[in-house]
Amino acid sequence: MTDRVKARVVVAGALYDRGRLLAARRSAPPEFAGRWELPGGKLEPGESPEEALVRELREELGVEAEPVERVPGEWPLGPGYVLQVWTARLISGQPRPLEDHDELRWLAVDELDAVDWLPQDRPAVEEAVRRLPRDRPGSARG
Ligand SMILES: Nc1nc2c([nH]c(=O)n2[C@H]2C[C@H](O)[C@@H](COP(=O)(O)OP(=O)(O)OP(=O)(O)O)O2)c(=O)[nH]1
Repeated sequence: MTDRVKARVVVAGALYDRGRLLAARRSAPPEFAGRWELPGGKLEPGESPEEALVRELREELGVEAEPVERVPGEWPLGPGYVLQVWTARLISGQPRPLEDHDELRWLAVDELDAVDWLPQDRPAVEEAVRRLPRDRPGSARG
């Protein structure tokens, strides 16, 4: 195995709050616009995936979040890229679609099919949801 052929990583967050998962609708590029994904983005040089995730969630959503657990697996995207997912806990702020997205939705586990996910995200979302804490809505504050 050689690093020269290693795919570059796109890191995405399964951000949860009170048993719900945050889904984000892409506004660009045209081939992805209108489809839903887990917020995140590409690693910058020298960044760990966790650092990239914290930065992307801050830039895209205006929130502070903490990576909790790597979701096992890796999902191929376009040529040369793979998607890795971390569950992430919201620490502060209310997510807003500041960059790359035009709508956000908090989905309960039984609402996951309500949005049109990017196809490559579906298996990642399924795997991530198994790892979310099963708080009941209203069982935690803040
Ligand atoms: N963020 C994110 N990107 C995904 C997901 N699924 C998926 O196929 N992608 C694709 C879309 C993009 O081609 C690529 C991520 O690029 P991005 O545009 O979000 O990354 P970025 O914020 O670092 O932006 P840039 O440097 O390209 O401007 O991965 C996903 O769940 N989250």
